[in-house]
Amino acid sequence: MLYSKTTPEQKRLALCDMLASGNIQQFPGAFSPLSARLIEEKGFAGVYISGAVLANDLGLPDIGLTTLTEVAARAGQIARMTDLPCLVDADTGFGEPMNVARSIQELENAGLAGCHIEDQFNPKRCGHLDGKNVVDLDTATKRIRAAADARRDPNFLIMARTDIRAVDGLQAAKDRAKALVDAGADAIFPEAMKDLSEFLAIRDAVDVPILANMTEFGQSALFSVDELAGVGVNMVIYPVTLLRSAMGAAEQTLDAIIKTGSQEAQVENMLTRARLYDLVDYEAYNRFDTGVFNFQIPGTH
Ligand SMILES: C[C@](O)(C(=O)O)[C@H](CC(=O)O)C(=O)O
Ligand SMILES: [Mg+2]
Repeated sequence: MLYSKTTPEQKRLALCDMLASGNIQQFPGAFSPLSARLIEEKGFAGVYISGAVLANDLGLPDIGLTTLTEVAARAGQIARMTDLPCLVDADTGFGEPMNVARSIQELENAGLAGCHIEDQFNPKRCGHLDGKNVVDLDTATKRIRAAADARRDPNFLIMARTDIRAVDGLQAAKDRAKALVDAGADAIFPEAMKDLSEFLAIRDAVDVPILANMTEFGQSALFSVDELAGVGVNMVIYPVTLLRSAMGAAEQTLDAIIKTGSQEAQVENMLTRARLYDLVDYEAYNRFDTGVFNFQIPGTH
């Protein structure tokens, strides 16, 4: 009932433990607090909160238009509804190193378990599109150092994302990943890897956990969790997958209503009323109410 009783500190510790376990962890992207509940119910290890989803859900492209306030608020709404650790996409950290420092503290306050900060120029782009660019090494490492120094909970995960592969090649990605770890990154997100051997190359370059981004319609093929585990990936995200699925289903339903004049044929694909009530824990609220109001005064009935 209401919000998760697992504290942010406990969630951060859980994230550290799962990354240290050596087993690959799957983090689907939640597009809402309710979808985070579904992710948790299915038994996933954690929840990813995508910058692309956050922006797209507001009807905006993912080009750095969303603000720290918007991201922290939405990510906080999602994080408080699940016992799972949530990793949020903090884009370029929302400004200069000092802004990055503040971003980290705001994300800690919002109950996140960790975030990733990328080395793209502003305005940023989706990491799987052409035309993106990266900042120089000095700027990239300053962002990460500022982030690592700003956190108050040492278990808040600072993940450094590098987009340099698509700009300067794999060797540059390896070099940058090492430098970002030296600057204080707890984990590395090598963006837009072309194949499994590239993940392996990053794996060999650093000895912190690495993340694979299995976004659809991007630069990487959609490798299975076992394939990724086989090259030493520690965490895999499916950032936009649920939003794409939900919007795909919504489009089909709208088309069906237009075509047939009713949603009837689509009902079998919908979450039932009972399942929806399950996810919001309706029963627990009922019990709570009964406990408060259903009493008898002695001597009466
Ligand atoms: C992971 C990502 O940063 C995101 O915001 O979810 C995006 C995903 C996407 O646009 O498909 C990315 O830049 O890869
Ligand atoms: Mg993003």
